[in-house]
Amino acid sequence: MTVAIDVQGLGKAYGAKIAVHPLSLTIQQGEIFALLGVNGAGKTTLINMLSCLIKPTEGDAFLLGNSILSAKQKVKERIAVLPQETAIAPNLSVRENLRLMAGVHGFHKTVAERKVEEMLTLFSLRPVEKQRSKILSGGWKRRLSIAMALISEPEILFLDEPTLGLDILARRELWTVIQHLKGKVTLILTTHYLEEAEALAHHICIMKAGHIEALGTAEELMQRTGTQRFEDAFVNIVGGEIG
Ligand SMILES: Nc1ncnc2c1ncn2[C@@H]1O[C@H](COP(=O)(O)OP(=O)(O)OP(=O)(O)O)[C@@H](O)[C@H]1O
Repeated sequence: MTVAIDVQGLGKAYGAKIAVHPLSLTIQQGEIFALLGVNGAGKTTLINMLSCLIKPTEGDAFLLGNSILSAKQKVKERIAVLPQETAIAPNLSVRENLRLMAGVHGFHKTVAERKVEEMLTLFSLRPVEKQRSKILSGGWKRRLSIAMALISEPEILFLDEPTLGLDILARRELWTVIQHLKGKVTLILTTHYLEEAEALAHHICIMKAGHIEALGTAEELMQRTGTQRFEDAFVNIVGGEIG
């Protein structure tokens, strides 16, 4: 197995407030890694540091061997971030949005068209390809934004709460999309839905107050806490507070 992300004593403080205490972990290439925790646990801060959006105050992290401090540009070229707010142009169609994104990444017209076709197929977007994006449902929008994030062929993709606000059917459909990416791209996702982490992730990291409280497979975390259900393991680990 090859390491995709190697976090070494990475921490972030805002003055006296420590958002993330120095922590270390490794994430293997091609795995789905879930970050769980109650509100304010430090998940977004950690993701933002790894994706070079904010600067750490301690430590370093290496993404595909590149430091987020000294090789920021190289890191940025190999990752993509799906923010909670999407980057979809509302008046453009699904196809046009994909084409636009391919243009942003500087692909030549023929390559861009091939990529658009690939994404339409991979994400089963053909039924809605001509629709204006603003009239798409939340689930389709989220699916399109993942396709847009993947058009640059990133090796690491960060998904911050990818299914937030979606109904159960749309969420399940998106799970299928995410499952198809297993092994092809390293995926780091934050979520508040425990069943989502359990269903999708190889490894789950549970954070609390800026610390890693537990890290392992869902099975391991249940075994460790002597529980039968992942939800009980989570409650046991974070001490009864659910965010
Ligand atoms: N710019 C900032 N200035 C000061 N404190 C901050 C700043 N950003 C985050 N924090 C604090 O750092 C802590 C971690 O926040 P973070 O957003 O990373 O948590 P989270 O686990 O992503 O929470 P949520 O699930 O609510 O998104 C919180 O206590 C938050 O108030």
